[in-house]
Amino acid sequence: MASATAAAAALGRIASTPNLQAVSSSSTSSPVARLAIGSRSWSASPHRRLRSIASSPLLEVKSRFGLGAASNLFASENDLASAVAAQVGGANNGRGCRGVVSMAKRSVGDLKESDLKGKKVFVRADLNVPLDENQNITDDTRIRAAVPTIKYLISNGAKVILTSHLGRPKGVTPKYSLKPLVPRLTELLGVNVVKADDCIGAEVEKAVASLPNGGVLLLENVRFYKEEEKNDPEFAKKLASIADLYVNDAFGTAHRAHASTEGVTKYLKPAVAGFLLQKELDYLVGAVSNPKKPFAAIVGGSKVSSKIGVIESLLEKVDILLLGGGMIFTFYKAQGLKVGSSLVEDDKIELAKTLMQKAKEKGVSLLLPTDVVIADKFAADANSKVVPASDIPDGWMGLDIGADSIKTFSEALDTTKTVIWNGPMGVFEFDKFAAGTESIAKKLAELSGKGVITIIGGGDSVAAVEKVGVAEKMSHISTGGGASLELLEGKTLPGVLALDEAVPVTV
Ligand SMILES: Nc1ncnc2c1ncn2[C@@H]1O[C@H](COP(=O)(O)OP(=O)(O)OP(=O)(O)O)[C@@H](O)[C@H]1O
Ligand SMILES: O=C(O)[C@H](O)COP(=O)(O)O
Repeated sequence: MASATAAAAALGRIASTPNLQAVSSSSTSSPVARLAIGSRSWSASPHRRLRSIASSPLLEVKSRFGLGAASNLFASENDLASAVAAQVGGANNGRGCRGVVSMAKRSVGDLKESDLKGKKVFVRADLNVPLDENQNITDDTRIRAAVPTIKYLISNGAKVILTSHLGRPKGVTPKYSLKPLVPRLTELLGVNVVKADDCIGAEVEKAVASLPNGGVLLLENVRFYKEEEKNDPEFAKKLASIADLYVNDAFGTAHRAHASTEGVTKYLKPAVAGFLLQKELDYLVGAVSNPKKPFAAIVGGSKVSSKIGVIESLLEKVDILLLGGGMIFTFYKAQGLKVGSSLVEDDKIELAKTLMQKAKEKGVSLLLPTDVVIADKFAADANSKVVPASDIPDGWMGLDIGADSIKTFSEALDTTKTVIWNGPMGVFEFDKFAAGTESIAKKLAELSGKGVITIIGGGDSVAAVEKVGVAEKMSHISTGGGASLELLEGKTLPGVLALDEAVPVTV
């Protein structure tokens, strides 16, 4: 939770940055960052230069990182810079200022009181938080992360119509109602959040009509309508009909082309990015595309198959790749080692070989754990012991990386300036097999304190970092699971592409 507070504070500062879209007209020989930006977002550009690169999915932008208090982003040409770069000098979160890059999307920070006062703003957030069996929120990170944008809007006199999904309901499902979120939202925002029982229709229209300036209306789970996930244009039109403009701050859902993330942008203008969305892009696209080197990635989790895209994409960028989690056994088997009853994807053995070969060709130092903690069953109370990776007996399964591997990984990480982590090193849900994951979390916290940029890519690694209590030390903790993976794979996110382009400002 402390991490979310820090993030919120940082975002709050971004919110108060007077000119988020200011760009430098200087040129520099700094390294080149590659921002994945789809052609669609460029097609309406007034700049001839931009139109000429519209067909390229990748746009090169020169940038530099971590250069102290006034880290800037410089583009190779002034007109290009005007459209794609953002200087976010106020984004110092107290752990050392980091240079950040924004996709060329218009920001909510561009909208001033004159644009917002009395306006009905449709805000899509990702409030998909975990609830226990008693409907208590067990992790409010995503709610906290949505606060800076909403606060900015209400402090500028807007009427906020807040929308989200929760879970994957099939039709109206009471346990997926957004109602349990109201008290926490009210507390965090400091205004009385009103809840509607639907997300479209007469009742919602009435609630919107009685919303005061600075008021917040939370709509019911937008996925109670199947039309949401189908991106049904009529449904999107209905959602849009109650508002004047659109803010997308739902980074966690930006990889979904749904009615409330993509469809509504066709009917609401301006359609701009919220502060959370921007910050996620700044780190996951900016810092990863143009890292301070040496740059290391730690990839874990259960399966190779779910991380192929990420590993392939990161192999193009990193100097060091550390692998852990259940996927390592497929790599061991590819090397001809015995893996006992460990998790293996036999159909990915050839792929593992290819990835190891590719790492070699690219000069990437790919490190696999040299020892593993094995168990006689997949259970919290299993018998366990540590063995060399080459010596896993039959009937035993590897559930964590061993102490030697932790040491080797830590030493490799000591040489880095940027680290991105996605996926746990072992079955950290069982205490007996949590040491690898927790040691990596602590190591990254220590490195953050020494100025290394540390980015945690969402999902279980975030849970591990929270569990160890070091979340607030990290440079960036993503609120997106699937969305952060897709970004790391170099994919473009439909929820981002659909937003208005940044308005060029030359300084
Ligand atoms: N050696 C192992 N054997 C089996 N399962 C493992 C092993 N190591 C880690 N896991 C499991 O992998 C799971 C996480 O894998 P996953 O691929 O979902 O990672 P993630 O990317 O962090 O999660 P998400 O997809 O939610 O972002 C954890 O539940 C963990 O218990
Ligand atoms: O939790 C998430 O990753 C997001 O809220 C998206 O949810 P989804 O995978 O159900 O679309």
